[in-house]
Amino acid sequence: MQIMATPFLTLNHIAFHVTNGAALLQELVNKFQFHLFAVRVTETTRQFAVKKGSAVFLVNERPKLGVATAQQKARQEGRLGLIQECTDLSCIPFNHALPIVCPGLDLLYDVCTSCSVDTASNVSFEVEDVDRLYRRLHACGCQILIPPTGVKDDSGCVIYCVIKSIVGNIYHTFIDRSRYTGEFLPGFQVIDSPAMASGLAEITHFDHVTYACPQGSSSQVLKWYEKCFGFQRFQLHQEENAEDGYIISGDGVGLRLTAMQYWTCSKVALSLPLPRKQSDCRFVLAESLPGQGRNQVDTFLEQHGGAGIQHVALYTPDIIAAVRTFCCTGVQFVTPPPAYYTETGKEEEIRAAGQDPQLLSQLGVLLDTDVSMKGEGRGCQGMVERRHLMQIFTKPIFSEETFFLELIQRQGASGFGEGNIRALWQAVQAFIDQKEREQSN
Ligand SMILES: O=C(O)Cc1cc(O)ccc1O
Ligand SMILES: [Fe+2]
Repeated sequence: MQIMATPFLTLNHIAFHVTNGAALLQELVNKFQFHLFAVRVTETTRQFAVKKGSAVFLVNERPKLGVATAQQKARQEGRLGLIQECTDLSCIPFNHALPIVCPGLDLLYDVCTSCSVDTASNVSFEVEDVDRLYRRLHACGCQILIPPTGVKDDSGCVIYCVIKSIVGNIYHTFIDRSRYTGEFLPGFQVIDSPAMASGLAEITHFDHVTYACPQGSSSQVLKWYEKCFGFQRFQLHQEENAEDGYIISGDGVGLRLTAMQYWTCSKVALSLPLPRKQSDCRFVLAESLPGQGRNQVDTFLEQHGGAGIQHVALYTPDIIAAVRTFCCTGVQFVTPPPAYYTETGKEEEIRAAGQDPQLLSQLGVLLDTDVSMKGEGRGCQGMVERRHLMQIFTKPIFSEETFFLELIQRQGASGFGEGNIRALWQAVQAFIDQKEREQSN
């Protein structure tokens, strides 16, 4: 059997499909302080690109029903591809020099999914050779939604293709941008919105993306990503088992986590281990364990209409400053169980990490410690090494109990800690249970 080369991937953006693009845009810009930098508005489609550090979200607005029909009609009449001038830009929350002129009518770099609820559904990568990857994916039996397609504007051209993953409504767009000098992608108008003062709530990159998966599906998903994109298994915790993943159960928690990561050019060229680059984002598969009652993973699957992206973790070098800022801008976070901060040894653990236990508890930020032996077996005396990890989850971003964001700050720890996973699970569960109680009253 021919061994296929691993494609070199870099994360480009994560895309949403929503009914009201302006509402999500406002949330990302006004609350999370993302910077709106590129827009594409046609008669039928609105696409907004926002960024903070290297984390880029693309907000795709689902065409309204009547508009979708107009689009079909335009296609039949051969009008698609005409230049459309767009004047209705009231959705963009800034003053800027427009009008924008957008080629074509259709959504670019993505496909309209059948998913009827708001969703984050596309993880898009930059690749070196879309055509070669396309042939490889085709040979692997992948469902190709858009074969290699070129788009150009004054700053050059890109080639992209879109494929469907085997997980729910998750798609991947692969883009070769090597012949493009513009800020984002052809077809988008780069806009000059006032740069937000990002100082206090710095986000540098996407740390990980977590998929909510049906029970028993994780190993198949992992195999698919290994086979198609050369992803590698990544160990989240020392106690993780190669077969079963990392299982956290008891005290109302019933979760199985498995993680995977992709290869970037530098890792392949120099061979691992290398420090993580800011573009290296990991993927976590979360499934519930059998035999438990209602739980957040199954609630996601129900309300989302199947598997999908449950959350995206944004990396911040200063989680305290970020949470303080985001609380003022109106971001809502789930509340950890109060007992978390009073557990035996927690206060000392927080102090040993150089943090203030009272402040962490006030803000609802969780801190875990990864303890390992350093230098053992190399002729020198073993030394205990403590690495820390701080996390917090937002409440769901849409009206369903589905997608949310996470803030994460790592101080040496590269995986996840059990204490945090339990507390995060319990915090999300308490929020869902409370909401359900309110709705049934
Ligand atoms: O953070 C993660 O990626 C995994 C995760 C998922 C979940 O539903 C609850 C807690 C948790 O840590
Ligand atoms: Fe997470």
